[in-house]
Amino acid sequence: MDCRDVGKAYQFYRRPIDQVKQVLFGGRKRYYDEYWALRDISFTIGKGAAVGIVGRNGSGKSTLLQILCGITAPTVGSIVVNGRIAPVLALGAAFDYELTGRENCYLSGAILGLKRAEVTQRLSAIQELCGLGDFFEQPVKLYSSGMGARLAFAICAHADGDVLIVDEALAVGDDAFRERCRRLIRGFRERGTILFVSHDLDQVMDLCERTIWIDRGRVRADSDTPGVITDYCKALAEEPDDPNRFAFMT
Ligand SMILES: Nc1ncnc2c1ncn2[C@@H]1O[C@H](COP(=O)(O)OP(=O)(O)OP(=O)(O)O)[C@@H](O)[C@H]1O
Repeated sequence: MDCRDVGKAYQFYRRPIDQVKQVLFGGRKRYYDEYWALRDISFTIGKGAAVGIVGRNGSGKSTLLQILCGITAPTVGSIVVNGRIAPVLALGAAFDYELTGRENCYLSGAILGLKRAEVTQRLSAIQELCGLGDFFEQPVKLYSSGMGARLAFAICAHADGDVLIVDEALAVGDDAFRERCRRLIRGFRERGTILFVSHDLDQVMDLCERTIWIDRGRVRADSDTPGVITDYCKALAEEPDDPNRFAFMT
C-alpha cells in the first residue's frame, strides 16, 4: 500500500446563503472556509505488516482510513493498494438494519466480492466468531453497537481480504471478543496486511510492530511502535488539548 502526499480538505459554509453564492459566483470568489483534515500524508506499507495508527480526537485517523478504503476521495495526492481491502469500519456502515445478522453476511459478502456460495461456506465460522447466539437471526437494528462491531469484524475476518482495516471496532467489544479478535488478527498477519486505528495503546503495542502518529492531520511520527507510543504519551501529558487545531482556513 502506497500513500503519496495525500491531503483532504472539507468545505464549511458559515451561512446557508454562502452555498448558493458559491454555486452562482464561485468562479470569482470563494464563499466557504476550508478545513484540512489531512495534509502531506505519505507512507508505504508492505505485505504482512501490522501498522497502528494513533492520534488525538479529530486528528484525521478515520479520514485516512476512509480514503484508503475508497469511501471518500483525497483532495490531493494518490493511493495505490495492492489487493483487496476488508474494511471493518465501512462494512458496519453498509449493514441493512432491517435484515438479520445472517442476511447481512450475504449482503456484506457481496460488497467484499464474495460469491453467495463462498459466504454459505464460511457462515458457521462467521457465526462462531461473532458469538451473537440467537440474535444472529434477528434484525441488526436490535443489536448494540458492540454486537454490530462483532458482526462486521467476523465478516471481514473471513472475507479473504489482503488488507484488514480495523477502526476502533474492537474498542466496543468486550474482553472475550477482543481476545478472539487478537488471535485472529495474529493469524491474519501471516498472509495479509493490517491497519489498526485505536486509542487503546496497549492493543496497538500488542498487535502492531509499526505505528504512525497523526497529529493535526499530519504524520508526526512513523516508526517502531514502542518508541512512537512513548513519544505520543509524553505529548498527551505535556501538550495542551488545543482547540485551535480545529481552526478553519478562510
Ligand atoms: N464528512 C466530514 N465533513 C466535514 N468534516 C469532517 C468530516 N469527516 C471528518 N471531518 C473532520 O475532519 C477531522 C478529522 O476527523 P477524523 O474522524 O478523521 O478524526 P479521528 O482522528 O478519527 O478522530 P477520533 O479519534 O475522535 O475518532 C475532524 O476535525 C472532523 O471534524
